[in-house]
Amino acid sequence: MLEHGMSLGRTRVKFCGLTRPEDVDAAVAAGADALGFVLWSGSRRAVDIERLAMLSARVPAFVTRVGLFVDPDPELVASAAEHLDLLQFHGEETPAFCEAVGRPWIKALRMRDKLDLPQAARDYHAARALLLDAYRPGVPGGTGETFDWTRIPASLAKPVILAGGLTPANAAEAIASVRPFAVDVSGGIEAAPGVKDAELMADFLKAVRRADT
Ligand SMILES: O=C(O)c1ccccc1N[C@@H]1O[C@H](COP(=O)(O)O)[C@@H](O)[C@H]1O
Repeated sequence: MLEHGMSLGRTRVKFCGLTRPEDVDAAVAAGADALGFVLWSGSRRAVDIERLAMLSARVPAFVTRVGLFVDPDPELVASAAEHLDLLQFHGEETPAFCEAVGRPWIKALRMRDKLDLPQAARDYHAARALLLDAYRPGVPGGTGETFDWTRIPASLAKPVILAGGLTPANAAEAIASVRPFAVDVSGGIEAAPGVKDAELMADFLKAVRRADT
């Protein structure tokens, strides 16, 4: 099984918080590997099931459709799941909750001071990857803030998706420092919350490709 620290072909890229069909098209055209849709109503990037269905239908084969949830009602997950390939749990969901859903999932962990990453990797052993995000009390994610990347161990029992405050300007440095399996960005490719900027998306992908070569 792939672990953090193994040699990787290239850094995968997830763009998150898409709400508009033109942004989905631009993200796919730019070369994103995965697109994220926020199904948490507290977000300024939230989409409902109807909008998710419309956006998801535009995504071609081999681009992963990811649904982002924060401590969701299982009924919401069940109704969204038919439009998704992967679930991203971004709240305080337990391993038992994530596993009970019965679909491929990743777990977001906010890098609070006392977080024990090797232990979390053991606890969430059934996750397809761990997504590491900045910690701001009272905010579940999407803060636009970075964290201290040196806190990520060189090897970990799960693939790492690096998130939190990434932009076209710092993506290459982040990749050189962490060598993650993937990077995830939302605010750093936006003109406004939920409104992506095609040029920033293309610039972000270029920065990642540069870092990989
Ligand atoms: O984007 C949101 O509104 C959001 C809300 C609740 C949890 C997570 C959220 N976004 C995710 O947070 C990280 C980092 O985002 P950013 O690049 O710092 O803006 C990323 O996974 C977003 O998808």
